[in-house]
Amino acid sequence: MGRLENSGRTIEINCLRFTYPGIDGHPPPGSKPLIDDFSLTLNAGDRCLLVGSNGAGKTTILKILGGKHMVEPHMVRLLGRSAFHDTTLTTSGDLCYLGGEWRRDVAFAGFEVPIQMDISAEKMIFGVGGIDPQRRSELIKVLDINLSWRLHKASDGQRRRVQICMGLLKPFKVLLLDEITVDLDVLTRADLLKFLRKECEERGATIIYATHIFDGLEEWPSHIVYVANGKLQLAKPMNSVKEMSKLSLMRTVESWLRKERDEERKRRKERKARGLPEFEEQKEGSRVTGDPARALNNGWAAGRLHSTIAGEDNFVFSSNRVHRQLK
Ligand SMILES: Nc1ncnc2c1ncn2[C@@H]1O[C@H](COP(=O)(O)OP(=O)(O)OP(=O)(O)O)[C@@H](O)[C@H]1O
Repeated sequence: MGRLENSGRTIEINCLRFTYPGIDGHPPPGSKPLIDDFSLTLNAGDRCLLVGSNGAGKTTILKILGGKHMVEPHMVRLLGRSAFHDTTLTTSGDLCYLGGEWRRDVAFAGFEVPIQMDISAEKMIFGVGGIDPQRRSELIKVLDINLSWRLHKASDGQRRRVQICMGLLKPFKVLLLDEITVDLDVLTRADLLKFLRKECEERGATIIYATHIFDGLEEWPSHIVYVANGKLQLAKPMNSVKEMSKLSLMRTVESWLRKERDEERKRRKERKARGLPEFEEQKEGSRVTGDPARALNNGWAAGRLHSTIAGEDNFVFSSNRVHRQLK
């Protein structure tokens, strides 16, 4: 497989701004964008690690890049095209998004198929037409798939391996990975990362990989991007990150997140001392963990409560209202 003809920019994010729609399908008036002023350019061959705390916006960014949320066409260009508007990006296999929903569905070429039925791994994998047999064999080997696995009986990790195999059958140009390796054993994860690295080095593919697991990743990324509260904090080649910090990758990211959390705690304390609600005005979709009664007392849910509230849980706040209880 040759390198991509266009060995230049593959992902261009220009001043991206995004707000999740409220229950009426529109961003609540006056709401702060969840993702704001986010710009990033990646080139063919780049392997970019996307890091940030829970709720920072990583999945949202990957879904926007994967064409799952609409933004203005100039804000996100993949291979020079708009990910949301140009559906051929996904159907051709040039753009591949592997995310969390994959536990339940196989997303292939833009279609999502439930995988609860009694079907063999072989039927799933060989059922996809127009695939290079050599690539298919390599993937089956890399992911150590037993073709006789019945998917409804397979373990989470086995099912995940089949799903990843399906997603990678077509030689993608841009791959978006949202924490898909959690179920994989160490050996499979290591072999998959090696395969993905080869895809970038030999074919000039571009990968963005959002993860909280840094085992075995020390030498994998070419770039690292750190996002906090929907804003870009840092985007650097891995070499520069190594020059900046003598710590391991995990310790480096841990130090960034610790600093972020300490600053946020300080801000909350100051707000409380000034008699303001402990949590800052909630951006549409911000996640708050804790006792909703406390949030209510702090003035958060002044409006109508849409969710059944019970004990400690996560809630999505829309301006001053709790509008959705997260599972
Ligand atoms: N469909 C939705 N509607 C409204 N808000 C949402 C929706 N999905 C996510 N959010 C909110 O957007 C924010 C960013 O979520 P996102 O899933 O992008 O974060 P993340 O960095 O991927 O987090 P994690 O590391 O926990 O996976 C969170 O505050 C979340 O509550």
